[in-house]
Amino acid sequence: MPLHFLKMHGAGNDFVVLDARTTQLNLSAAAIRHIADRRLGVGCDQLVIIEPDEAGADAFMRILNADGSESGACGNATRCVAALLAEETGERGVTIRTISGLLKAEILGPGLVEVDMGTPLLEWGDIPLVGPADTLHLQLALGPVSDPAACSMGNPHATFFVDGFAHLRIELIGPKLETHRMFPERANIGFALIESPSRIRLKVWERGAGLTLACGSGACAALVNAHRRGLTGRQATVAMDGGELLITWAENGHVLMRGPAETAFAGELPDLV
Ligand SMILES: N[C@@H](CCC[C@H](N)C(=O)O)C(=O)O
Repeated sequence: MPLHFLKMHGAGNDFVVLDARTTQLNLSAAAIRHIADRRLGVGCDQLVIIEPDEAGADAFMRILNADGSESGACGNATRCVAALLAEETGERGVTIRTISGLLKAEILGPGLVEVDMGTPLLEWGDIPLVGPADTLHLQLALGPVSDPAACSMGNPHATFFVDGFAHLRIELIGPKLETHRMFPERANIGFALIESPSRIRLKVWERGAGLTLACGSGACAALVNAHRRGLTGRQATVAMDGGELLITWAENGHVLMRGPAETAFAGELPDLV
């Protein structure tokens, strides 16, 4: 049976979205990699599967990286799925469960969504790191980058603060940092340039997907880590190659992420399962 899909993106971070609320889907890692392949398949950074949620959220969202691995968080996909679910229910508020927990989203206008990404985890064991460490200053250096800060936004992130991007060969250092022994579950690696206390330029080498045009959880991690270092206030615009997100680390500890959610096209996959 061909499988209906939507191609969506949030600030250029792109997704193949499948609806498995009425039919169960068991995609192998090889099938996920094939769908995500930009030459042989549809092409995407993540494959997102909407599943029923037994515990009362509007839906469960499964997040699968282009390499077939699973993640607990994807900020940009959460906005996309929230926009889809809100269209169905006609409600502004949407709740979505992931393997990392429950997220609340609110539709602010056409194609504009805010998600409460929950509270960042700052302890080494929660990120996780390989052993006890100061998560504000990791003893990690590679080529021109050093001294990142780490946190979990439901998935592991390390943020390096940089002076510019011209001298960075992210395609070379990204995979080495992602798979560094310090990160037993690998990590998403952000490179953040602080332009002002309320503006960050960010590039993210994503775990399981490589260099993407934007990373929502990476933008949240960059703001959290920048604020912990005293480099920004609690709110900043995070500008990435594919677009901008407004990130707020609220006084109650929750991180709010506001940004676009768009549908590019719809299509059908041949039977790959
Ligand atoms: N694109 C995402 C993050 C997707 C998952 C990540 N690559 C991981 O493995 O944790 C976002 O917008 O947050």
